[in-house]
Amino acid sequence: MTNTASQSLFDTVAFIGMGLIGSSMARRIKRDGLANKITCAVRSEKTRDRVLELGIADEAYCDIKEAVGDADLVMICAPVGANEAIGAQLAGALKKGAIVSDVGSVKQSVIRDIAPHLDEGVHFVPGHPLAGTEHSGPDSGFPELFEERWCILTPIAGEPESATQKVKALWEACGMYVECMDADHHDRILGITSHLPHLIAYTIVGTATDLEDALRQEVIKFSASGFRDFTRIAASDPTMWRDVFLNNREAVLEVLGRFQEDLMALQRAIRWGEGDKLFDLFTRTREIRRGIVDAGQYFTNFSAEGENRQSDEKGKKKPTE
Ligand SMILES: NC(=O)c1ccc[n+]([C@@H]2O[C@H](COP(=O)([O-])OP(=O)(O)OC[C@H]3O[C@@H](n4cnc5c(N)ncnc54)[C@H](O)[C@@H]3O)[C@@H](O)[C@H]2O)c1
Ligand SMILES: O=C(O)C(=O)C[C@]1(C(=O)O)C=C[C@@H](O)C=C1
Repeated sequence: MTNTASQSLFDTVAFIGMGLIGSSMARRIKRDGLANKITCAVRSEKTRDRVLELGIADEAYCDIKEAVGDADLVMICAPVGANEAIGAQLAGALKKGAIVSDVGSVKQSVIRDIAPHLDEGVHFVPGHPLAGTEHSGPDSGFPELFEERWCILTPIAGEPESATQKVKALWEACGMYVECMDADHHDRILGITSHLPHLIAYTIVGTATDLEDALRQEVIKFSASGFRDFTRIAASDPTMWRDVFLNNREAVLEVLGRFQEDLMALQRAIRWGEGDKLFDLFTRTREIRRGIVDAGQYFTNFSAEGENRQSDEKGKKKPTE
């Protein structure tokens, strides 16, 4: 989806956290004129100066209350473990009618940590753009990050539909397809599609680096695309991922249990030379990948450095639901 609109959807958007996701969104908003003003709260003077130098915010503060006072939309773009402290800063700081949203990779914990702090008349629309890279910080963002990817919103019962629609319109203007679901459903799905793969990548690369020195050097030297792909994922931000696992504990532990059972079954098949079992599984998984590709879903390829984004399919169309 290529956004051609250059219509302002909000007057002032305030970001809390200007890393990969916050700065990508800010760049997109600036590029396409989706808001009249961008403010942000960052933690250090160094980052504040950098954000202003990059021109991705009109005003930058080290104090959350200062950044959000005039905002029509507040986008929380910090690691989910910071939400409780951020929520406390939002209490009494927002104008009536303001919308608070977020981009956190876990949704039940975000609702738990933010919602109790918000004043009456402030609306909360939790969200999660399913797009990212292994890079972090304000320099790593780019405005095309969200193009043709899914964004999940997990609206809260009792909040006005109009608030959800406004946040939806912003993500669509950023190039995303938007779907709404319950927060616990989101956390279970992402536990499988995103959190487990990251845990596996961290484990594999950890296992390889625990090898004795000589072997480790050779693993690094001769790593071909399979291992290299895992190292990209395993280079993802440690704070962000620590917080994801601690805040989606139940869903991750459940899927991890199933994964361990399946891994044991494979281990057994290898030990007993049960080639048919291995062949059948690998055939099934290949079909799944092909089915997704045929349905027009997207896989985003990154270079070894994770910088070049391109779809490995031609003739893009909207993913089927
Ligand atoms: N990286 C991804 O692939 C990805 C994709 C989708 C969603 N997310 C989610 O987006 C959020 C941000 O991730 P990111 O990749 O942009 O991370 P990042 O590390 O690039 O940026 C996070 C920013 O938050 C700031 N921050 C940290 N603690 C803070 C606090 N207590 N108060 C204010 N600011 C604070 C950091 O200084 C940094 O600027 C996370 O919740 C993550 O789960 C990440
Ligand atoms: O491509 C990557 O680097 C990502 O890991 C992006 C990814 C994912 O798992 O797909 C990571 C975490 C997010 O919450 C959403 C997207």
